Amino acid sequence: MYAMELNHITKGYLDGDRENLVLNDISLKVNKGEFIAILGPSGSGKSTLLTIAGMLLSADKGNIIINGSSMDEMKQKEWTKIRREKLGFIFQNHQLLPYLTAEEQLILAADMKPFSSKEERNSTVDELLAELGISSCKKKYPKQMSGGEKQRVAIARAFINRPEVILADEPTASLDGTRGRQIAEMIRQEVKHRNTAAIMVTHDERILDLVDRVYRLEQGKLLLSAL
Ligand SMILES: Nc1ncnc2c1ncn2[C@@H]1O[C@H](COP(=O)(O)OP(=O)(O)OP(=O)(O)O)[C@@H](O)[C@H]1O
Repeated sequence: MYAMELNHITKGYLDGDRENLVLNDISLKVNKGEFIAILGPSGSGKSTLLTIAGMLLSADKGNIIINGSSMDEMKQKEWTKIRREKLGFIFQNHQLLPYLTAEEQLILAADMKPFSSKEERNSTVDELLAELGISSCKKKYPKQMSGGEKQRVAIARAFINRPEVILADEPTASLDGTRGRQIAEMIRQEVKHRNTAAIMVTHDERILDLVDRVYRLEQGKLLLSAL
């Protein structure tokens, strides 16, 4: 069973009186523990595809299956619950809450899909902070952390709710080459360690050796690219 299947996703936007078909019958299957990248020129529809996969926008046609459950049957009302329980998001700019410490950011996300006990939750918070090399940031607020540290907290936060799929929108874009690479390495490490699928939109060609498959989105079509 795939962690996520996108089947025949089609999406257009009205541009004056004509339709701009951004995604034209796109299908993609991602296994558990697989890290894939989607590249493409500006305006090719990468964000649109990720937003649809993240159940933040509906497609005109097509279906999403997450770990065997078809999203076709879900009412839009249930989407928030699915997002909280099955998906994890990493954005270009960490998007941490300024008034919460690293630990509190993780606890807030964890409580959206509760653990069986507080002890288990707290030990998972500590484990993720340690795996990502930011245990020293546990009691720090975002303004006390470096850009790379904030992005690591954002990765920990995305994984804490034990999602089926991680969706990452240009997670390395605001970092220099070395830090950007570290961030991609850490996403890969967690994807493999936790057997989670991840789809990353990126412009950063320097990190493509860290992913399992690369796709290019061009003129509405998703093409598998040689690594
Ligand atoms: N809400 C909207 N209404 C109308 N057109 C839109 C809307 N959102 C996106 N578009 C158009 O759809 C196309 C794809 O946009 P999208 O943001 O998905 O591209 P992208 O590949 O992520 O671009 P970038 O790399 O620059 O972020 C663009 O032509 C854009 O202008």
